[in-house]
Amino acid sequence: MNNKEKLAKYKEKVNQVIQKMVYELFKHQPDNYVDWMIEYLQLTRLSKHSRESLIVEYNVSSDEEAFEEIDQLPQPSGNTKVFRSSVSAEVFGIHNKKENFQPRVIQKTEEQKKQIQEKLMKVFMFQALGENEKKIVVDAMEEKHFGQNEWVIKQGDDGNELYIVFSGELNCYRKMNSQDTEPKFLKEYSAGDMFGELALLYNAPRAASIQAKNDAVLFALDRSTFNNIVKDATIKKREQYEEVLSKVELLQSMDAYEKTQVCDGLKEANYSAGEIIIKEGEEGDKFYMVAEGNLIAYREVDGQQEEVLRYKTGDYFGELALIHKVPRQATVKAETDCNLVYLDINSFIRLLGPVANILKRNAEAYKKFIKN
Ligand SMILES: Nc1ncnc2c1ncn2[C@@H]1O[C@@H]2COP(=O)(O)O[C@H]2[C@H]1O
Repeated sequence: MNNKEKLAKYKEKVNQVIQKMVYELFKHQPDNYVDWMIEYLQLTRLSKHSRESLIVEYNVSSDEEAFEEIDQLPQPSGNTKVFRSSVSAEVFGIHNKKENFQPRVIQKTEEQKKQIQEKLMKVFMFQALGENEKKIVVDAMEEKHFGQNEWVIKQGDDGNELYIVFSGELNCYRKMNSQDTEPKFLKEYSAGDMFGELALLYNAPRAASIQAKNDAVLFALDRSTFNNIVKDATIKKREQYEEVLSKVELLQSMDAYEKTQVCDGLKEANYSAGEIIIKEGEEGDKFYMVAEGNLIAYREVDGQQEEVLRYKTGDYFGELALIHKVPRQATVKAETDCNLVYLDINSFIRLLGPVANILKRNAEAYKKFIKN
């Protein structure tokens, strides 16, 4: 490569970085933009997640689209506050420093601790914690009460806590883009649900608003404990499975947030070529997606194995038994070494609600396989 070509290559690379930085700069509109840019460049390693939160915020699906939207963004004014982050410190990780971590301990009765622990174990993020880590999290939780119609979280605000619902119901609303005057209702939360994690995970402003429908009791976990105990593992898991899920066509109608919830609930299983994953006639309690590999489904017909389907990367199987509450309708065997991810039945029901109709419609296609 001659010098001219080298220069062109560098220009191209630098332009990409600068374009992204200018977009972020426009979004955050810091007072001291030089300091902000220095910090941005130092921390571009974190930018995957910053960009992810940006995508959630503007509801666009890729960086390219985000850049196209620059022209359409509202001009800076007071009323854009909802869609702006407050200060660069919040965005670029100053809150994430791990040194000198002193977990807070909020006094509780043994009964309270037990109740928090029970709820905690329903939240995917906390399920893999060791006993000691669980104890730290339970100790750090603070009970908070909200009256009917009271706002727990307001979209656009800074956030320093996530919440687990102990009792009561809450509604989640979100302005999908900056032009919206009215927020859209997204979902209801009840006992055992968790919300408010995004601001802590991605150091972003609150992405939605949450209001108590009736009197609600919540347990709040502070940013520092979250950062030290749960954050890294959660980000790693989301990063690891994001790509796998992007290949599963079934999930493409889910929004970005719903997919992150699926990531949190996934478990991984590896099989060698020839191994059986599910057996015809057995009870089913898992739904599988193929991260990598090829598999064959076959049925026993008059003592002979009859091939019914083949699966490859991005395909899924195991849903029939869960949807129709029938025994496994076929045996599925790994044809090559396989890397699978799966949801257990409870997670399947909880998380795949948004694609239930697609699952059912697709399942119709092989209704002929279902006995009885
Ligand atoms: N579609 C969604 N996009 C963003 N946040 C959502 C969505 N649905 C639920 N939420 C929750 O609403 C919370 C608002 O505060 P956070 O942004 O900290 O975390 C957010 C999520 O826990």
